[in-house]
Amino acid sequence: MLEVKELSFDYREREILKDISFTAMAGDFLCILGPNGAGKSTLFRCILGLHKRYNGIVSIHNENIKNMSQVKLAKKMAYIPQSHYPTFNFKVLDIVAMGLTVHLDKLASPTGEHEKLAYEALEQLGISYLWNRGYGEISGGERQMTLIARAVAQKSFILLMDEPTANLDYGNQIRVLEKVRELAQEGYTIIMTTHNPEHAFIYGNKMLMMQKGEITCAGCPTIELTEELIQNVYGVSVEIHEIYNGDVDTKVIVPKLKGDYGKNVSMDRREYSLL
Ligand SMILES: Nc1ncnc2c1ncn2[C@@H]1O[C@H](COP(=O)(O)OP(=O)(O)OP(=O)(O)O)[C@@H](O)[C@H]1O
Repeated sequence: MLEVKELSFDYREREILKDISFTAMAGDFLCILGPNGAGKSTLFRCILGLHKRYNGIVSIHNENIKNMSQVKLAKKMAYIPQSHYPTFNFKVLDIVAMGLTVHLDKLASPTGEHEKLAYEALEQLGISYLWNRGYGEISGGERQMTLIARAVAQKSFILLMDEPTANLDYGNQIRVLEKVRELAQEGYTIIMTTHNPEHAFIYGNKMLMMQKGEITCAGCPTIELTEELIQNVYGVSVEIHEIYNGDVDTKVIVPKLKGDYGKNVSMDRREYSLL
C-alpha cells in the first residue's frame, strides 16, 4: 500500500502542493487528472523521493520512504516516464535488464540468469520478439511497452506512470493501457497521470483531480467525474454518456459542438483524389 499523508511542497516559497492525501492499494489503477501546471509531476517527484524537502509523509506498507535507501525504494516502486530516446542505441533486452540493477550487488554485472528474467518480462508484455532490436529503432508504442517490461523486471509492485500514452497513436494507446490494466488485475498498484479523463472511466478504478496543487475531487471515476467537474476544471462543455462495453459499463465523454460544421456535405470524388 502506498500512502500519501498531508503532503505539501514549495519551490522557493512558492507553494506548489497543498495538503495532498490519498492511498493506493494492490490492484488499484489510480488516474491522476488535472490541467497543465496542477502539480502532478511535482507530486510524482515527491513520491519518488527526488524532492525530499516536502512536509507530510509518503509511506509504503507504513514505512516512511525518507527512511528507505534508493535501492530499497526502487525494489518497491518503479517510474515509467513518457517514451524517450536514450543517447546510446541499447538492445531492448539490455534496457529491460537495467531494471534488475537494483537486485545486483555493488560492482556485479548481469548474468545469463538476469537476461533470462529480462526476457521473461518481455514475454509477459507480449513483446519478446523485440529482444534483439535497438531501442532507438522501435516504435513509440514498443518503446513504452519496453519501459513497462523494465519496471516489471525490477519486480516493484508500485508503478508510477507519467502520461505513458502521450505521443502514441490511438492503437498503441489502447494496447499499452490494456497491458497496464492487466498488471493492475495481477495485483500491481498503478498510479498514472493522464490528460484524458476517459482513461479514468475506461481503465481506472480510482481518480484524483488536482487543481493548483490541491486535490479537488477524489473517488470512483464513474461517480465523481461529472460534466460539471470537467467544465469547471478544463473550461469545456461536454456530455458524458454511459455505454455497455463488452463485459463492463463505462462512460465516454463527447465535447458539445456548437453549430453545424457542414459535416454532412458529401465530397466530390475529384476532391478525394486531391487528398
Ligand atoms: N523547478 C521548478 N522551479 C519552480 N517552479 C516549478 C519547477 N517545476 C515546476 N514548477 C511549477 O510547479 C507547478 C506545477 O508543475 P508540474 O510540472 O508539477 O505540473 P503538472 O501538473 O505536471 O503539469 P503538466 O500537466 O503541464 O505536465 C507549475 O506552476 C510549474 O511552473
